[in-house]
Amino acid sequence: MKVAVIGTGYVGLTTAVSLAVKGHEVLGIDVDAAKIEQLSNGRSPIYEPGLDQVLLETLGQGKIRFSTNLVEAKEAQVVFVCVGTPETEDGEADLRYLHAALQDIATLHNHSPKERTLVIKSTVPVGTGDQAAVSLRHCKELQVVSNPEFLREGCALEDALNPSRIIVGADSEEAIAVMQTLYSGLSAPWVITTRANAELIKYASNAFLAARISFMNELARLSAVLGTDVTVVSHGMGLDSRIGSQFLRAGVGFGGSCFPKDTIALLKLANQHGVTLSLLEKVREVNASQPVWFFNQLVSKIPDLAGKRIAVLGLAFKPDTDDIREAPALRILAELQAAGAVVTAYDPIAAKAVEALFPDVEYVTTPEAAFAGAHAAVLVTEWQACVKLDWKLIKEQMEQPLLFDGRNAWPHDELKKAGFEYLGVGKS
Ligand SMILES: NC(=O)c1ccc[n+]([C@@H]2O[C@H](COP(=O)([O-])OP(=O)(O)OC[C@H]3O[C@@H](n4cnc5c(N)ncnc54)[C@H](O)[C@@H]3O)[C@@H](O)[C@H]2O)c1
Ligand SMILES: O=c1ccn([C@@H]2O[C@H](COP(=O)(O)OP(=O)(O)O[C@H]3O[C@H](CO)[C@@H](O)[C@H](O)[C@H]3O)[C@@H](O)[C@H]2O)c(=O)[nH]1
Repeated sequence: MKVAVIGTGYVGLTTAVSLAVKGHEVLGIDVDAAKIEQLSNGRSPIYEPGLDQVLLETLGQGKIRFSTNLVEAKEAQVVFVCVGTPETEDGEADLRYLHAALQDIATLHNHSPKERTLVIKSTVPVGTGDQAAVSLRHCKELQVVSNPEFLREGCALEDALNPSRIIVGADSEEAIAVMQTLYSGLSAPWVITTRANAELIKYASNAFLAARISFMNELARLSAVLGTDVTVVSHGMGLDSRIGSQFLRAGVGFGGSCFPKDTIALLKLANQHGVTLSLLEKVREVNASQPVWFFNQLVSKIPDLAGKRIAVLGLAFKPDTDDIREAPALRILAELQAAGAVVTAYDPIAAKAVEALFPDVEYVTTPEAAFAGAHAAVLVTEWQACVKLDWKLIKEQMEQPLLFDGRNAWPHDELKKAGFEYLGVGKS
């Protein structure tokens, strides 16, 4: 099919490339001309494993191209909207990019009318798809579908090509048939429902996953006091198939461009309808205090951090991404700086973006270099490069062999045997 994708960020670019892999003819659209030029030259503006190679392949096959001008999409049978829906100052979803994209689609459709399906993939509040259908009702032959995305950064391409489920909110058989043709190469369970249900499935999924993490983070705080090991506890819990083992890892809190903004957007949406989601409020509260709780663990061992050299390993909000949106590392760096620590940080990909926010931190190009002369080291993001280390060499290099494992990812037993003092999150 001929497909246009508006917005070539983490979701849009991944969607565009994976549709091209499945044989569709794809046009990626973005308002950012520099991004479009880079993409047209076969370079991905974001770091996402495997994406560069597939982008080059599909460009080479003539399956994908990029432009700043949606008018070039006049042949498109399907137009995806994948623009950002960030948080407004009030915490609601900011729909201004979505509205601009809808306006562009209306213009395109008026100039080049044809049977066309508009697919909203951006995460949007319940009711947005229905409102779009009403505001675009003058565009005859245009169907509006809600098709939320569940990919994770760091494995976006893999997730897009092997989705856990395909959720389609639509109100016509024709639109459902278009989606079935579009995704015919994908094997996943389908849920065909209303647009509103589809929109709520997206927010509810993220909120539920965030709740599991906050639950485990509070349990880790309890474990720290009881002397129990939260990683063993979560393993034991996860073996119950009713619970499952995923998203039970305690850590320094969830970050990224989705859980933080989607949980507040859901709270705001509920409030607007007179409903208080008190559990979700707590989930966010626990998450906001988790990096501070972790930092206080460090302070309990080094009460005066002024002038102390602290190594920070990992800065991105999770491994295998360059994304630092709402990364817990930013909060930890701020606390360390306020306490007067001398910070040396390492991240394989995200250091440059963090440097713009924290220019006084020293950024090094190998993980080992971060440990040199350190009074303590802190693991914030469990990149393989930050976890698989030569601990013998590191012990020799550190001023004091004190480790704070914010992801319970360093080899606890080995480190203790080697003479390190180790403190994890609910694990000591
Ligand atoms: N990042 C994720 O892992 C993820 C996963 C699932 C869903 N989502 C949702 O998908 C949406 C996009 O997220 P993202 O992380 O890809 O955002 P992003 O910020 O990486 O990308 C958005 C892109 O849209 C472009 N854009 C903005 N307005 C435009 C317009 N009018 N016309 C054309 N391009 C325009 C921007 O220049 C940018 O390149 C959000 O609603 C998000 O909540 C994100
Ligand atoms: O057990 C866990 C799992 C995750 N995290 C943290 O939670 C955050 C989010 O991680 P993850 O969900 O893997 O990354 P995202 O790319 O933000 O993906 C989430 O948000 C996307 C955007 O909505 C959805 O599409 C995905 O399904 C959903 O997993 C990160 O800071 C992780 O470190 C934990 O602390 N403990």
